[in-house]
Amino acid sequence: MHVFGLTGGIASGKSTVTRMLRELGAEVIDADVLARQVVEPGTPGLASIAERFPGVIGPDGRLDRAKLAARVFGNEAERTALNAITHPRVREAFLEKLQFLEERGVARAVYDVPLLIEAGMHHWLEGVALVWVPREQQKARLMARDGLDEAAAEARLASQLPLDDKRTHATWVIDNSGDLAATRAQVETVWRAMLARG
Ligand SMILES: CC(C)(COP(=O)(O)OP(=O)(O)OC[C@H]1O[C@@H](n2cnc3c(N)ncnc32)[C@H](O)[C@@H]1O)[C@@H](O)C(=O)NCCC(=O)NCCS
Ligand SMILES: Nc1ncnc2c1ncn2[C@@H]1O[C@H](COP(=O)(O)OP(=O)(O)OP(=O)(O)O)[C@@H](O)[C@H]1O
Repeated sequence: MHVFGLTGGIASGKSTVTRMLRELGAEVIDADVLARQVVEPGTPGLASIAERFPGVIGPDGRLDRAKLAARVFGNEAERTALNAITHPRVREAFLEKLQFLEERGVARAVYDVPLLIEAGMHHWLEGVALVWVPREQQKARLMARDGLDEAAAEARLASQLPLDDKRTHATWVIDNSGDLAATRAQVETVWRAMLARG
């Protein structure tokens, strides 16, 4: 199985690119989805979070994501503690998903992870596509999409490596600063390159 990476930063356009890749027939595994599954009610992941971060479970027994976000974005120690709970579980869920796909004869998969380069995962993937936008545009899209004020948006951006730094680790850069048609044309080129590699 050939495994490629897809990364970017918050609100840089990974979901938009994922949608386009899926339309082209790619199998995309979304780390944000796995990160939600490992903290569903009744999971050991949620129990660990409840213990380490008292008060973040809502009355319905589900994780109050906004409360936890307020605790971890802007506080590196708290974020490291959360990552230590979630990241090994996300990795395990990813490996399970890969095995599932492999058993079904899927030849290649794309793993969409916002923190792929921060986690050093680019070293063991066959190539990494980075969805890049200028920082000001990233902040503007983030504030518009999530209804965040500037301080909250800055706290999230500061929790990740800047996209300009990530560029140096990417095999392919998808510039998502233009319109969707411009992005789609680049996604088609990258997908063809992935097909050519394996
Ligand atoms: C803190 C939480 C509850 C906030 O939830 P919320 O619904 O507001 O955001 P969501 O999960 O949709 O994430 C949105 C984006 O935030 C960024 N982000 C999320 N977690 C982190 C983190 N630990 N460090 C840096 N950036 C992060 C990513 O770019 C992600 O795409 C949630 O993000 C979480 O549980 N994070 C820990 C798991 C994790 O690291 N996920 C990222 C990929 S594995
Ligand atoms: N080329 C584009 N032109 C205009 N708006 C765009 C473009 N690409 C993405 N957007 C918008 O920017 C926002 C962020 O895009 P998207 O949700 O795809 O990012 P993401 O990287 O998946 O974010 P996250 O990881 O935070 O979920 C969305 O509101 C999306 O509709």
